Amino acid sequence: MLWSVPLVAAVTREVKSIPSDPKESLMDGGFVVPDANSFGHTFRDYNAESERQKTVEEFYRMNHIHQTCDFVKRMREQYGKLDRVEMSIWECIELLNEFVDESDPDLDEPQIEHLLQTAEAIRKDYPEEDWLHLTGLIHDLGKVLLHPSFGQLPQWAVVGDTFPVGCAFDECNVHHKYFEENPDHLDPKYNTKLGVYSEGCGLENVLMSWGHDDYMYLVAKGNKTSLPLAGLFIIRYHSFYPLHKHGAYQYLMNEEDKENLKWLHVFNKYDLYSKSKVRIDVEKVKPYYLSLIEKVCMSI
Ligand SMILES: O[C@H]1[C@H](O)[C@@H](O)[C@H](O)[C@@H](O)[C@H]1O
Ligand SMILES: [Fe+2]
Ligand SMILES: [Fe+2]
Repeated sequence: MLWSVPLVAAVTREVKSIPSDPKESLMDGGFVVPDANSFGHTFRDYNAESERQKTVEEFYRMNHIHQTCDFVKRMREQYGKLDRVEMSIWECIELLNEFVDESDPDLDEPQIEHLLQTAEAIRKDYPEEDWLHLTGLIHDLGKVLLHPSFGQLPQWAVVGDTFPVGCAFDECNVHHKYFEENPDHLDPKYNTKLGVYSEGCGLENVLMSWGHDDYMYLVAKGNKTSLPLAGLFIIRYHSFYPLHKHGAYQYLMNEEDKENLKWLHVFNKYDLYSKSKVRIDVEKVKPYYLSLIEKVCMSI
């Protein structure tokens, strides 16, 4: 194996607010969704010719070939042990400074910018929902898997959109054609609409392609986080664009998933559209986030 068994130990204690339904309208109209990303293209345009296009496409080629049911099971088992490194949340955030996400057509800034841009945009519109600010701050922290301390996994095993394995790959997945080379694609156990699952089984029972979402979820859960369930759901499925953007795979959801999806839709707006070249003054906002981490988290 290329990587060693990592671990992170995390997280949280009391979180005050238990979310109900997201509010429908925001006081000042809220966050304005920009028309174009930093490169002048619409967001998530995977075919637009840009300096990032080739890197991103090659990323998805590797991702789609290698993310199989067996691979995911192996990763969940290894990384679920949480038995290697112990680090504070802020240390992890700083660790991400050196990485640029190869799957992302909209951002080539270091990840720390993205985490703070997301959290700050949420905080402005939802000042009371501190659990959601924290969720914004940590949602991509699982990308520490790229770092040697956490096993230095290749990008295709850490970032990018996620999708269920163990059933047919839906066509709305980005660069879908590369699944043709995925061994599961030819396996009759796995290549039907339901595959190994049953209608309405709940996402909890579905194996998702391995990456930073599921890893961070395992970390938070393994550390008995007190983040509300909606926060955990956001962390775990924020890259599942086929579902939350395109409505694919809905037949795998149960009632609880449908409730949680409402908050994921809110979150996604900030996660995606806050990506910009406008830098956050890290030192200025750091005290707020440190106090939040102190209040709701211990260490990752
Ligand atoms: O390129 C992006 C990036 O890796 C994000 O962190 C992930 O959540 C998205 O789903 C993906 O498309
Ligand atoms: Fe992400
Ligand atoms: Fe993100």
